[in-house]
Amino acid sequence: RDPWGYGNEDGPDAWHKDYPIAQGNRQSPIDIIPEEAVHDASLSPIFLSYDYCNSINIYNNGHSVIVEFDDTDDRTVIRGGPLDNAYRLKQFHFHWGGKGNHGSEHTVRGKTYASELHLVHWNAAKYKTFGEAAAGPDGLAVIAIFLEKGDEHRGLHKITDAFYMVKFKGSVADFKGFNPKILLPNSLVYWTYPGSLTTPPLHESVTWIVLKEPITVSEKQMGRFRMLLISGEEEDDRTRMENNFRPPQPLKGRKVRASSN
Ligand SMILES: COc1ccc(CNS(=O)(=O)c2ccc(S(N)(=O)=O)s2)cc1
Ligand SMILES: [Zn+2]
Repeated sequence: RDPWGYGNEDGPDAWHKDYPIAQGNRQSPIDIIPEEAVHDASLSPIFLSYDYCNSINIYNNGHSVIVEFDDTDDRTVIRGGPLDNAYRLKQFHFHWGGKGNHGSEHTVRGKTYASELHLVHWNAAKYKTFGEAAAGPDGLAVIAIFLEKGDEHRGLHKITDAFYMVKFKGSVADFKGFNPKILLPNSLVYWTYPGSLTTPPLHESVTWIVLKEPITVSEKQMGRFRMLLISGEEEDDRTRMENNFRPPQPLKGRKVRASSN
């Protein structure tokens, strides 16, 4: 398969050539219009059981920077909300822009944020492996958290301080003991809708849970994201990793539901 990316030739508008599902009926991200979201009182709060959470490593796959977790048991799960059972945390990663306040994938009435954090969970109660879950209609649940430009976020420091170890595509480093609970905003009020992975293979397997309240990130911290490269160490070019976001996709009649707490 042709390598995909976010450039002019290999970017989101070209992905459908290798991944026809890109033009499917439940693609992500979307523009969320709060007034049109259906307020569903039956939507329970989401519960994050992240207490025994332990990160393993941090790596640069040339598209984003990813922190991976041990998902061999149910120690780190989310449940409740739109989910029928517990989903295990597999990894989290980010999408961000260049200068300014664009860079998020989901938008709210057209408003973009400087970055968006995705906490990727899979339905281990129903699927044997992550790969199988990623291809199933109810296989994944991703919590999206907006990062708004503002004061620096103390919880993010540990992550941005580790970026020098994974500057190049394909680099990986130990990153143990990080608990993403410290990246959560005060409120877990959310929007939820059925969607897809926002990068190839674009599987339509994601129940999206988008938190309404953003966390803040400073310009200095965003600068650390933009020192990451999409190029490998052995390559001559040094291309910065930035603007790694897919634009909003057609809603195609989907309902976005809003939680009350
Ligand atoms: C079976 O082969 C596979 C299965 C799954 C993947 C994608 N990898 S992944 O699931 O971590 C994600 C990609 C994009 C994500 S986003 N931005 O929507 O949160 S999550 C690759 C190969
Ligand atoms: Zn993502």
